[in-house]
Amino acid sequence: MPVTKIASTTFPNIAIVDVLGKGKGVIAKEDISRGTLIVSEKPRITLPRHPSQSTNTLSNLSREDSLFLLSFPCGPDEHPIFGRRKHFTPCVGDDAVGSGLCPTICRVNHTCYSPKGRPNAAYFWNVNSKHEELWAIKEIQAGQEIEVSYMEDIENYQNPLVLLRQKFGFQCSCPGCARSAAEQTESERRIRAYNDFVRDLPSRFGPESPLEILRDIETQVLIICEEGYTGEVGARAHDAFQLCAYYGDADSAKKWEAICRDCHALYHGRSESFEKARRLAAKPQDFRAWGQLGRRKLRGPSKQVLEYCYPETQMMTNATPSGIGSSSSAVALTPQAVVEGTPTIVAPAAISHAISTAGKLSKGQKKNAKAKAKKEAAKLATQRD
Ligand SMILES: C[S@@+](CC[C@H](N)C(=O)[O-])C[C@H]1O[C@@H](n2cnc3c(N)ncnc32)[C@H](O)[C@@H]1O
Repeated sequence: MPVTKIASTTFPNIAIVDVLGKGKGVIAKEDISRGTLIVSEKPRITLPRHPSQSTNTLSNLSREDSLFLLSFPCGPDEHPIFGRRKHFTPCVGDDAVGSGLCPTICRVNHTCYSPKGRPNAAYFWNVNSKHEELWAIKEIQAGQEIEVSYMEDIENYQNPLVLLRQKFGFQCSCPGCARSAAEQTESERRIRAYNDFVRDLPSRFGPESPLEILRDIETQVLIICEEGYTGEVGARAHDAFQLCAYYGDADSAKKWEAICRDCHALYHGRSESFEKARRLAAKPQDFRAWGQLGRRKLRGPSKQVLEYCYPETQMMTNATPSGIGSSSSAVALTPQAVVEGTPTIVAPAAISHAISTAGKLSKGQKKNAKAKAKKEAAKLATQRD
């Protein structure tokens, strides 16, 4: 990634730089662990949700705000002000604010979800603090560009090149878009099948064998992770939790919901959804339809799914999740052992490593490793508070 000029930002571990072919972009100045909150900032300009009101806001910007807006790219055929509306990030889940233009986060460039080019960060609008947040969803190495997907919604999987040109006015050249037409068609087929699976899933609860449904959930989780949509894991783990809860299997339900909880932690820290999942993982009997389909022993996530969700860190060990592509495809979550009983959020690389190697240790060593990891995680949680 050829970089030229460096501009200032108030966040010490990143820099805004000129990136060849993309305008400005954001790079890591130091290694950043998965689950790190990289940036939390108030938008400098916010737009109301309603289009006519947002047009009004844009027409009445102060001189400073206009200059700030004009520092973002715009095509020659686009309106110099309204054409730059695309750079505002949507404040998802907020009825009061529609979208915001942030000094640092809005400099982050796009890469598509794909088996080859995956975002290493994700946006999150924190409704409580009214701050836009940028979370590291993968290990990021010093010097690496920080990239998100502008098309988070998995429904937008078709023709990313056309969509990005229409919505954001650029020709995406990420490794995913550079794949052959045959590879892209195969990915589309798999993602379409996944979307169909998700759509039909609720109607299968009850009429079909729950163990078969769990097997299908696992198959689909692995496929969709291979396609780069690692953010889907939490939602599917929650589906599996619900199924186990319908059958009153507390043990399995807990294990599935722990994955869901850890996904929330990875993508947006200790948010409301994280708390909800944490409570359900601790006490699945609180699920609204607990035991409604009878009592049946099902099962928690398979070893393969767990290895995918809790990999050894890429930077420390370069581990490859068993049989499913390269290590860069791994979803990194907080190891279960670390979070059990604590309201903690993310474990740093060292903790993941300590836990993942615990299987090779004696009983006493395992106990010590867990205690140490728990202590470090609690310390982290306090720091974040
Ligand atoms: C939210 S802004 C990101 C910051 C922007 N690069 C800048 O110079 O301020 C989005 C714009 O960045 C550029 N961009 C983002 N991702 C890109 C990519 N993968 N390839 C080329 N241009 C990209 C496009 O001009 C896009 O409309």
